Amino acid sequence: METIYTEKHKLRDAKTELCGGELVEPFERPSRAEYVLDRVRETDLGPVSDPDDFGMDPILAIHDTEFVAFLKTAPARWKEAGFNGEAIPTTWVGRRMSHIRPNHVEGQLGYYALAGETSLTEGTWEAAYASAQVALTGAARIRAGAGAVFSLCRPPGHHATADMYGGYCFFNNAAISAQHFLDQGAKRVAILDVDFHHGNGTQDIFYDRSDVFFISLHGDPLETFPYHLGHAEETGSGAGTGFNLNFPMPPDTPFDVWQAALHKGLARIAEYKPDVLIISLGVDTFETDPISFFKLKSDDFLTMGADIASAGLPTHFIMEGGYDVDEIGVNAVNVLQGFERAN
Ligand SMILES: NCCCCCC(=O)NO
Ligand SMILES: [Zn+2]
Repeated sequence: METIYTEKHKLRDAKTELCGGELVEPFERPSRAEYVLDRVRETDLGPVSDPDDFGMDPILAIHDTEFVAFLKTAPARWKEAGFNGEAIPTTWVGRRMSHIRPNHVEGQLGYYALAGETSLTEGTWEAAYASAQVALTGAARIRAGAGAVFSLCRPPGHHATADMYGGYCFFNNAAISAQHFLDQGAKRVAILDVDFHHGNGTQDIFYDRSDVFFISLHGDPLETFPYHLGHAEETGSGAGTGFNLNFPMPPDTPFDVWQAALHKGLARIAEYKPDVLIISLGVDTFETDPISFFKLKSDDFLTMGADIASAGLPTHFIMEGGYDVDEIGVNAVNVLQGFERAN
């Protein structure tokens, strides 16, 4: 399987994350992608290629122009405003408050952020742009006939909506890939999100549409991030009713319970008959992930890959989360190897 990767992910190198009332070293750090790349090479998974550049249009097909411009200018504006630390929001649009966008960068941070752990820094926008190009290049490989491809995206994307960032996400790589497939002639795209956290951004982007079927297996939002979306009763709206499927699961969920949900999701995907399957591949379902609470073991990721292969679809793997950095490489590549061996 070919991997698409760029060194430009290193431009996202925040020094602080707000966690537990402290500024800590970010869990979403450059070494994550390097460990996965090392494992890709160790296992001879396949060639590693630089991304092509598809420009801004595919990003703007998903994200609002003003939001994209905000992400680009916010770090410099934050410094100009006299703040010393990294740009982190401190205010939000609370209940029954105005949705008029403030002028001041501090107000705009809360207007566009869905969470406060993710700082904005110089280089973030460029890294997010490059990550989207990694996803688009993977989509192009599938369109050109590849049965599967791995877009080693960093920063991740599945929490980003058309106009909000957070959860370490800025541009929604999976949504950008899905829209690109549709713009290039696909009729139906399924996105299966196996990251521990609910892909609230991906859900929100396609919620009222039937040409993208979004399925997510994740920690119950009653108990974990993103908290405010991802419940089982969220099944889509309007034309999208029935094309959104959430499987929230409790703390300490073991693989056999998780896998039963996966099989239900794959059965619905089979009924939907998509032209392509996109996998939002987070491996923070791992038993020792520092910010999650499922109990998957490394070998379970081999089985996960084999189960995904059973769908028999062109498959675009897009890297999302996973923070047990020592094991992220084995776990992510186990999914890809399990997929390959089953094909
Ligand atoms: N307390 C912030 C948790 C952010 C989760 C990011 C992630 O892994 N999403 O998939
Ligand atoms: Zn996650």
